[in-house]
Amino acid sequence: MSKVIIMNHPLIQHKIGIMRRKTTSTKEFRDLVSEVAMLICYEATRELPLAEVEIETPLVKTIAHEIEGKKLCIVPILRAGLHMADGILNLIPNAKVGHIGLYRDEKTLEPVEYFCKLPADADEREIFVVDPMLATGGSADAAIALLKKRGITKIHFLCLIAAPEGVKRLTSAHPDVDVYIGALDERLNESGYILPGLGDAGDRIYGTK
Ligand SMILES: O=P(O)(O)OC[C@H]1O[C@H](OP(=O)(O)OP(=O)(O)O)[C@H](O)[C@@H]1O
Ligand SMILES: O=c1cc[nH]c(=O)[nH]1
Ligand SMILES: [Mg+2]
Repeated sequence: MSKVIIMNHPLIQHKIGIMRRKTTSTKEFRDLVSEVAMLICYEATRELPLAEVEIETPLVKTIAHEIEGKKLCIVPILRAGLHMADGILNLIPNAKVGHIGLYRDEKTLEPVEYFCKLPADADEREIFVVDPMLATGGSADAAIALLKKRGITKIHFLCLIAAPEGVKRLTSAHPDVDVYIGALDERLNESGYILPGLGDAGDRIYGTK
């Protein structure tokens, strides 16, 4: 069974509240995507294994703990996931990055794949798939299915806003994947947009509408 973690944290709620406003500028929106991604990453990395290393402080030798950063990989779903990945890289600069290009067909709402480039050793890494929006769940489901086809088994999914419909689809299709959500919204509208949501995340990040 998937763990579904909804981030009930005042900082996250505050920042997502600003993102939802239609008057928020592209620059401010983009900065907030990256900030909220970092805050969610804090929770999503809680159980990462640590390695012991011997170090010297100015006073004595001691054992410190290090994240095995080389074993991690962030996988943004293009386009909108890119800026979440940038934020997370501030926290885990040694992680590798894979890219999966998917867009939602406007009529069928089904994802269409157009790009996939992963590190050669991705199947040995713990993977953090990131996308701001989990709407029908079609894109996240397809991206994770693609990773599993490549032999990847340790997968987490991080999003800023989710609809209940998407959470249901994702957790049913991939019960082995834990899901971290900034805010769980009410529902989808007839065009597959999340309500109240924040509109089209890609367009708001890149100013394309
Ligand atoms: O859960 P779903 O119903 O699949 O919808 C969510 C997807 O829609 C958005 O991407 P979009 O297709 O707009 O592509 P873009 O990032 O290039 O704008 C979003 O970033 C997700 O990838
Ligand atoms: O509300 C939504 C749904 C899908 N994709 C978005 O960017 N926003
Ligand atoms: Mg979009």
